[in-house]
Amino acid sequence: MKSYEVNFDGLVGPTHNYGGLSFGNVASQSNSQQHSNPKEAALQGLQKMKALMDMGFVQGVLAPQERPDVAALRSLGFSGTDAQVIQRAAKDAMPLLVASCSASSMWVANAATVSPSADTADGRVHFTAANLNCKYHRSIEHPTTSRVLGAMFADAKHFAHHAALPAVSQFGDEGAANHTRFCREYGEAGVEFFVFGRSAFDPRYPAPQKYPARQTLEASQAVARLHGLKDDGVVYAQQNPAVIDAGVFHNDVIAVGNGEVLFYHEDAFLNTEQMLGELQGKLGKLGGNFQSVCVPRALVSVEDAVRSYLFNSQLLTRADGSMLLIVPEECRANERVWNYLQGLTASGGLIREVKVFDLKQSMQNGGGPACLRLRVALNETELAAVNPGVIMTAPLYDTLTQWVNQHYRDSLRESDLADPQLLLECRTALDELTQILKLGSVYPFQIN
Ligand SMILES: N=C(N)NCCC[C@H](NC(=O)CCC(=O)O)C(=O)O
Repeated sequence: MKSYEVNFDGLVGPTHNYGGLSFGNVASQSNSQQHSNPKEAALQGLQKMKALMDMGFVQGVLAPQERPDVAALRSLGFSGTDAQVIQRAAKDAMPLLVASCSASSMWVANAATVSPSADTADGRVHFTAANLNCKYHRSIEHPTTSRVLGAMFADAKHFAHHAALPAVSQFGDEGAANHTRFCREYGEAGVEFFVFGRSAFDPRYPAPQKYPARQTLEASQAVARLHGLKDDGVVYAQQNPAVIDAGVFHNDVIAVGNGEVLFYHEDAFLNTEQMLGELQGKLGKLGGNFQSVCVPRALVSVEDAVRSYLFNSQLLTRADGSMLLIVPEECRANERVWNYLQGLTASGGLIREVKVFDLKQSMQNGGGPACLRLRVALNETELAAVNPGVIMTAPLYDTLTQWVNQHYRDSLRESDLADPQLLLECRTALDELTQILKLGSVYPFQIN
């Protein structure tokens, strides 16, 4: 049976702003308080989705969340009408209002971890929503994420959904940003590669000193258990704590994998040789031929990797089996990275082509091409069971572009977040969106 890797991209929400909310994420910290352009951000994301669809890839779309999250503010003690809740938060606790307004759900690589049916004990596709426990503004995403994923992948015969792990840092889980899967064909059993930043319960593992390690080993192990993965089909590896301290807050900022290939930076992992051997051995047992492409620090430093987001690229398999790398403009702007990429595609290896996208609005908050997508490997039957409303088509692209142009502002500053009108605009837009994407009622304002 035919199988596909479907990329579901996060649609940027109407409150996209630069809140400086993510300690350890260099771009978020350095662009704090800049004015944002939500309309441009959403259109840049849609253009990437359309381009991938036009190249022949199956592309999906994942809806944004209701922001400001008035219910979250209420749970922190702000009361009154919705407008009063927002105004009281603005007056007494602006950072909490900013956090409750973040459009961070756009980075859907952090929405969930997904295991395809070929890997799981019950033969269903498994999803575990990520608790995103490390940052308050992200920790409030998972209840709506679960409802949206449930509306997209509703058929219990094919899809199994798990609630987020316990909401404590010991089970800090950032979803697919720290998870890659290696396989021969998307529909065949593969090796799931979980990368963690620290262990919560075993002090023998080192940890970063400056910035938080968001993903724990114990969270990754829990997800693998929930999904019913076999030991033979799982490899765990630790991120190099030094690169976390250099701004690599998720593994997808320093490595990306697809098919049988891992593309990674020399400094990305601890115990790299042992890890590569294990990947080779386990994929080999499944009949696969694991290959790795290491980018040496002498050619691209960790700092250049963090600045350009070279590894936050999408590595995609084309119809002829060769691979294509989708990178952000920032890679072209960095001479060393761009030279490296020219050499890579000219070398006659598997990665033959590089395509560049302007995702500046998202990049300024630390979100590149790979952050914006959640990969779901599906066979033909499973793809047919996905809610068709969320699969990108030319008419859907046109409708969503019009929808963005109609509802989104082209400038947003921190002071605008206190405007209760923004909440109404967001709800009006999202109510229409759930009809466009045929999601039913998924937002707090629709179900309470
Ligand atoms: N690498 C992946 N997969 N995802 C990128 C997530 C970026 C996100 N930025 C933010 O949440 C910044 C929000 C702000 O500062 O306004 C984060 O740090 O969690």
